[in-house]
Amino acid sequence: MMLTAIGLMSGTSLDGVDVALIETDGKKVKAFGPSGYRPYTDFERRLLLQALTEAVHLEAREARPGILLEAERIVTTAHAEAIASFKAQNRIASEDIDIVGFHGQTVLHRPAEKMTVQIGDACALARAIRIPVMHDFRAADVAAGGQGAPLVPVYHRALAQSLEREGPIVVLNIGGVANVTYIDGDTLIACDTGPGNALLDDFMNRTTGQRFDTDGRMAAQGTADAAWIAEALKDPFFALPPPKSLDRNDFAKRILRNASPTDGAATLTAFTVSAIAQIVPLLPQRPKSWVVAGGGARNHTMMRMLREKLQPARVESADALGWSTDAIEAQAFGFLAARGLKGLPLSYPATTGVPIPMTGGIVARP
Ligand SMILES: Nc1ncnc2c1ncn2[C@@H]1O[C@H](COP(=O)(O)OP(=O)(O)OP(=O)(O)O)[C@@H](O)[C@H]1O
Ligand SMILES: CC(=O)N[C@H]1[C@@H]2OC[C@@H](O2)[C@@H](O)[C@@H]1O[C@H](C)C(=O)O
Repeated sequence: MMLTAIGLMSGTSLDGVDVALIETDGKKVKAFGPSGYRPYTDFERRLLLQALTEAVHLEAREARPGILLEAERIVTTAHAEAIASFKAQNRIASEDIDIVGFHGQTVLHRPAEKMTVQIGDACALARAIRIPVMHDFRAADVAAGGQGAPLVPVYHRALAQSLEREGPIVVLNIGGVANVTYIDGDTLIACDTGPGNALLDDFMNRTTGQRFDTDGRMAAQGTADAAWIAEALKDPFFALPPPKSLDRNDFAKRILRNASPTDGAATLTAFTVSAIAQIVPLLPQRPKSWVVAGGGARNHTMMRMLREKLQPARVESADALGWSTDAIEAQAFGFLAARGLKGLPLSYPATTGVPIPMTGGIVARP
């Protein structure tokens, strides 16, 4: 049975809430619907960043001490607003939607300690929007011993089914953290690769007050510090085979000091790209085609560096293939909600390290 699902994603970049509608049976995508975006205000973003810092001390995943309670309220309200304006703009009624896939905001991710925490009150959201809301997508996987991330690979696989590109294909998502899905026939392998835009965003914010390096213009004018990158790549994470996952702030301690904005941006952009390239020798075969999604696909310098580093493979942005660079993760959580409703696996041993294929998600009803 086909379902009409709305997916909601608030990613590690903390930039805002992505919304997307998708029609799917959880296996194939019948149609993409419209997409939308509700940015966080500067106040909300600062509060969420603070919540991430405080979440480091969390001992129970349900606990919301200190600022985490306020952060959760902000996340829930922002998502309710995102849905309300999305419905109004696209003339969609609550009754038209079978399920909403609500990822929430990750504030802590430590799968080795069986801890992954996404804040956002699904029951309050379901009541506000009058639609059933699936949430807590990562919990079952982590409880069973998996990484709990990345979860988008099953969606990447569905999209790649109709893609006419030479395999193996890798779908690369560059959000706050970067992650890859390797697809070759029936083989599906996935993992996080290292930093995406988060280190670069934090650096830009600190040195220029800008939220990110728009189109990669700053990095284009600078020179990357090869010695700093070589040192950073010694982190044992990069030699680990997939599956593996990261917390947004796992690399935050790698602070670039005394670098000009241009050289610093060039260095951190090149670090993200080099970290992505480290995955190639850990895959069964060299990928022939790369599809790049997430905000990083809008960074021209990052895309240029990726093409140089991954040649002779073909490197294209998701937009160029008719997929959506910006909405792909929100679509994925709509798709995952449909899979969760049908009891289909969200993750596999080779995507998150879970011992057996694992479904997930919990439904909150209005
Ligand atoms: N025009 C642009 N030029 C350069 N970078 C951009 C541009 N637009 C967005 N970005 C980068 O993309 C980031 C947002 O990416 P995205 O929306 O994929 O993140 P996310 O949803 O938080 O991701 P994830 O959950 O995968 O970590 C911004 O913080 C910024 O670094
Ligand atoms: C714990 C968590 O929220 N992880 C995110 C994060 O952002 C990118 C990368 O790290 C990925 O592993 C994951 O998000 C995507 C949507 C996923 O689960 O596939």
